Amino acid sequence: MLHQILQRQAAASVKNVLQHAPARTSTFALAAVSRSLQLQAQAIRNYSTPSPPSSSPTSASSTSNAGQQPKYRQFHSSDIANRASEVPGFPILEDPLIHNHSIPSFMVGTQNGFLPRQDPLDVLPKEYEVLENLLQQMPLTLKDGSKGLLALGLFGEACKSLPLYDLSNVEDSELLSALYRDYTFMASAYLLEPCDILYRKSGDYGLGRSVLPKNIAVPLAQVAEKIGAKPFMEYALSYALYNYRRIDKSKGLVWGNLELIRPFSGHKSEVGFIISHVTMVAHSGDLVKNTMQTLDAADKRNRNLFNESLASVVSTYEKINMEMDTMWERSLPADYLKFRTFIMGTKNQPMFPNGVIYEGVSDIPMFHRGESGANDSMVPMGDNLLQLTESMPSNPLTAVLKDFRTYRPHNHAEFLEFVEEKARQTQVRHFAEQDPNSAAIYLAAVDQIRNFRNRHWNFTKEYIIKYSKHPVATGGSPIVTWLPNQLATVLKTMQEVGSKIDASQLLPENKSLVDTLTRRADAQARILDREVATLRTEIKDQDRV
Ligand code: HEM
Repeated sequence: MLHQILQRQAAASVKNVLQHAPARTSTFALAAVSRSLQLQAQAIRNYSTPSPPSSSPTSASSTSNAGQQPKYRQFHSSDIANRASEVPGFPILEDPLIHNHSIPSFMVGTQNGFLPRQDPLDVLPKEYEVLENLLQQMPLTLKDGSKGLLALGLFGEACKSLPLYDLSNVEDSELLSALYRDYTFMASAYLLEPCDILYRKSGDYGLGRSVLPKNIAVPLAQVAEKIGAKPFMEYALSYALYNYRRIDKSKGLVWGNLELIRPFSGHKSEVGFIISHVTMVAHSGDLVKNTMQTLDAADKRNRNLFNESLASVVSTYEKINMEMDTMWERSLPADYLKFRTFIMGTKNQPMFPNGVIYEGVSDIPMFHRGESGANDSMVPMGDNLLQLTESMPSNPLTAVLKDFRTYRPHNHAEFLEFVEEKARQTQVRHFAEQDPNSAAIYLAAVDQIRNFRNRHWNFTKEYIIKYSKHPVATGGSPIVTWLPNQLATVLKTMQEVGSKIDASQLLPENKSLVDTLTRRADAQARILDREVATLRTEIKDQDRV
C-alpha cells in the first residue's frame, strides 16, 4: 500500500540523514544526583497535597466537591525521587515500581509509558464480592454465551442488591484503581442501559437515566476523589488502559497475550477494540524516552542528538501506527456500534439533556465527557513536542481538545503541560527549521501524526458515520467537524514546513521525501475539505460543541 511504502521511505531517509551526519558529540545522561534531589522536591510537591479528611460515604457533604477537580491524597514519594530519571523538570519513572502500592497507578515512565505501573488488578477482594458478581453478570453476552443482565434489561434492578460500600479507609493505590474502574463500569451501565435497549430496538438512543443511585454514586465519588479523577468512566483509568490481563504473566503486552477484564458487550470486536489501544500504548515508554531526549537536545542546541532523537520519535510512532492498522481485522467496523453505547458521556449528549444527579453526593447535576481515545496521551504528546497544539485554530473545537486534556490521570496531564511548555521554550519547530535535514525529520514526525489522524478519520467514517447519524461522538465532540479540525492543522503545518525547506541543501533521498510528504499533505487537505462539506449536510448540529 502506498502509505506504507511512503512510511518506509520516510524512515529510511531519516536513517540516511543520520548516517551522513557527523558523529555524536554528547550522550544523554539519564541520572544525575543533583537532579534527583530536585526531582524529589518536585515529586513531593506533586503528590503530597493532602485531601481533606474523608468521612462516612453516606454523608452528602463528604463528597460534595466530586464534580470539581478533586484534591490529591497523601502519597509517599521517596521511591519516586530515587528512581526517577534525569529530565529537565519532570520526574519520569525509569522503574515502574510495581511493588509500590502507595503512589498513583498511572505515572509516566520510560518502561510503562502511559500504561499503569503494574498490571491492573483483575478481581476485587472478597469483601467486594457483590460488586464483583454484578460486574461478572452485567455484559450483554456472558462468557458461556448466555445473555447477561444488560441484554435482559435487568441491570438497573439488580443494582438494588449492591451494598453501600464504605471506601473511606482504602489507601492501596492498586485497589483504588480497580474500584474506580469497576464503579465507573457500574455507573455507565446503569445510566446507559435504557439507551442501549432502545438502540437495539430502534437505532435511537432516547434518554438515559438521570439519577445515579447512592450505592454507586457515593463510593464512585469517594474513590474518584482519592485518585484525583472525575467520577465518570475514563479512557486510561478505566475502560481501555486499566482493563487488560496478561494471559501468560511472563510474556509481553502483545496481541494474543492479553484479555479483557471488564466488557460491556462481551463481543469479540469489543475485546479487539480495547486491546488494540493497549498494544499501541505498550510502545509509549519509548515514545516518552525519545521525546525527552529530543527536548533535551533542542535545549542544548545539539543538532546531531536532536536529529537522532527525533528520528527515534518517528520510528516509534511508525510502530504505533502499524499496530493501529490491525484494528480493521481485530475489531470489525460493523460491530462497533453494538458496544459503543456504554462509553457515551453525559456532557453534550442528547441522552442527558439535564446531566446526572449523583444521589448522596450533590444535588447539582453533573456533566462528563464520555470515554474516548482523545484522552490517550500519545498524540497529545506529539502535538506538544512538535508545537502543533499552538498552531491549532483558536475556535470552540480547539477548546474541546483542551478540555479533553483534563480527562486523564493527573500525572499524564501534568506531563503533557510540561512537554508543551518545554517545546515552546526550546523552540523545537524553529530549531528543526534552521537546518534542512532536521526539518525533513521534523516533517516526517508530523507526518506520523498525520498518519495516525488520517487513519483515525477513516475509522470514524467506517465504524461510525456509515452506520449512524448521531451527531456527537462518545467524548461529546461533533462527529464530523472535530477530528478534521486537528487533521487540517497537521496538513497545513506540513504544507508550510515543506514549502520552506531549501531543497538544494537536502540529501537526495530527502528531496524526494520532502516532496512526497508535502504533496500528499496538499492533496489530503483538499479531499478533507470536500468530505467535511458533504458530511455536514448529512449530519446535524456540527457547529454545536
Ligand atoms: C475503531 C476505532 C476507533 C474509532 C471509531 C474512534 C473514534 C474516535 C472519535 C469519534 C473521536 C472523537 C472524539 C470523541 O470521542 O468525542 C476519537 C478521538 C481520538 N481517538 Fe479514537 N477511535 C478509534 C480508535 C482509536 C485508537 C486505537 C486510538 C489510539 C490511542 C485512538 C485515539 C484517539 C485520539 C488520540 C483521539 C483525538 C484525536 C485528535 O486529537 O485529533 N482512537 N476517536
